Formats: sequence, structure tokens, C-alpha cells
Amino acid sequence: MPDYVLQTTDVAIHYGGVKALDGVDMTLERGKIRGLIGPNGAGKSTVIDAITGRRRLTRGSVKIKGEDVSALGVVERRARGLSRSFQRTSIFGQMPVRKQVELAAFKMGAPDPGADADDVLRELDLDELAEVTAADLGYGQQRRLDLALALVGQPTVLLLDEPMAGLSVQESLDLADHLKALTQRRHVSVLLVEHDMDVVFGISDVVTVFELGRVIAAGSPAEVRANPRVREAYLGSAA
Ligand SMILES: Nc1ncnc2c1ncn2[C@@H]1O[C@H](COP(=O)(O)OP(=O)(O)OP(=O)(O)O)[C@@H](O)[C@H]1O
Repeated sequence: MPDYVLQTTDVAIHYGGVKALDGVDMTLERGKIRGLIGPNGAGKSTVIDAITGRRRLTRGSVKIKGEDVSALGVVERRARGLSRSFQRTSIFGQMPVRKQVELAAFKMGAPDPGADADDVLRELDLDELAEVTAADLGYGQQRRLDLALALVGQPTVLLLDEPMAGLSVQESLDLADHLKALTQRRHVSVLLVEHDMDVVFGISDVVTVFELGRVIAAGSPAEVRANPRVREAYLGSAA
């Protein structure tokens, strides 16, 4: 049986009459990247909130490493190896880069927060900026700092909500390369919500396509690209 670090079964989140999610089955294998795509309002961010425990499920279950965590809160799920980044940056402007990464590592329970911070900063090419105040970083560097904050503490599963938002093409490709290398080196599994299709199809092992709160396709990037329903609903004839 595959080694699933994450599994959602029949997950539904309804807001009154709005079915933000309705019957989502999804898995994530260890060390793999699953890209989540779909039009605005399809339910991608809600899936992340369902997994982290930020939103209560109307129906269904979420498992981390085989354990049903549906009844657990955000902090308890974090302690089980779940980490996330946000669409909007979560950095503290006036604190130097290394200090806040070390603080995040400490909060995540890393045995040696300083060493963990140094490791992650090196892997993301931020080590030379360690003493710079975060507010003085360029936007692309701030997005890398966001990723560093989510990566410390050796999470098992990383949930990334539009990590490339606002980056130039070159910056996106650069961050994508780092992300791919990091998942392999750190054996972390990633759920990646991202509108940049070149990034999603370039680095994901598997891709899930959402529409109106439901999964309309899932498979390898090549399978998803070739799926007629996906081409019609989302990618357009040029895909
Ligand atoms: N708190 C809420 N109350 C009511 N409806 C909500 C709430 N949060 C989300 N929704 C609705 O749920 C649906 C899914 O929203 P969600 O933000 O998950 O989509 P998304 O795929 O992440 O979109 P985007 O790509 O624009 O970020 C939308 O119809 C949205 O309006």
C-alpha cells in the first residue's frame, strides 16, 4: 500500500447553501508534490483550510500519516507535522531574517532551532541576508523567507497557498527549483496551490483539478493536460 502522509476522504465544507467543497478524495505520498489547480472560487484554499483544521468539516475525514485528525485543532495538527504558508506573507518586517526563522523553528519544536534556521536559509540562498531586516528584502526574497518559515521544524507535509504570487517569471522558476530540490532533500511532501501553470506542471508529481468544490480530474501532469474536460473547463485550447 502506498505511504500516504495525507489523505482526505469525502471532505465537504458547506457555508449555508454554498458548497465550497463537496466530496473531495485526495492523497499525498511521502516526498511528492501534488499541485492543486482550478478557477477562482473552485475550493483550493478551502481544501487547505480543511486540512489544517482552520475550517470545520461538514462531512468526511482528514488523515495525517494514517491518523484521523478530523476532530483535532490547528495546533494539534501542526504538532503532527503539518505546516502551511499563506497567500499573504506572514513575516515580521522589523525583525532580522535569521532571528525570525529561528523563532519559527523554536515554535515548531526543532531540537536545535539555530541550526535548523541556518540549514533552511542556506538551502534557500538566504544565508547572506541573515542579518537583514525583513522589511528591507526585495519581494522575491520575502517570498523565499515565507517558504523558510514554513519549512523549519522538519514538517512532514507542507501546504503552500500561491507561493509564487506576485513574482516575476524568473523568480517563480527559481523558487520552483528550490522547492523541488528541498522536497527531495528534506523528504517533505507538498500540496501546492498555484495559479502559475508552468510551475505547477513543471514540478508536480501529480495534479488535482478542482471545479465548484469537486475534483474533476487527477493524475500525472501529462494525463491532466490531456484530459478533455480539464482543457475545456480550465486550461483552454492553448494548453
Ligand atoms: N467564509 C465563507 N463563507 C461563505 N462562502 C465562502 C467562505 N469562504 C469561501 N467561500 C466560498 O467557497 C468557494 C471556494 O472558495 P476558495 O477560496 O476555496 O476558492 P479558491 O479555489 O481558493 O479560489 P482562488 O483561486 O480565488 O483563491 C467560493 O465560492 C467562495 O466564495
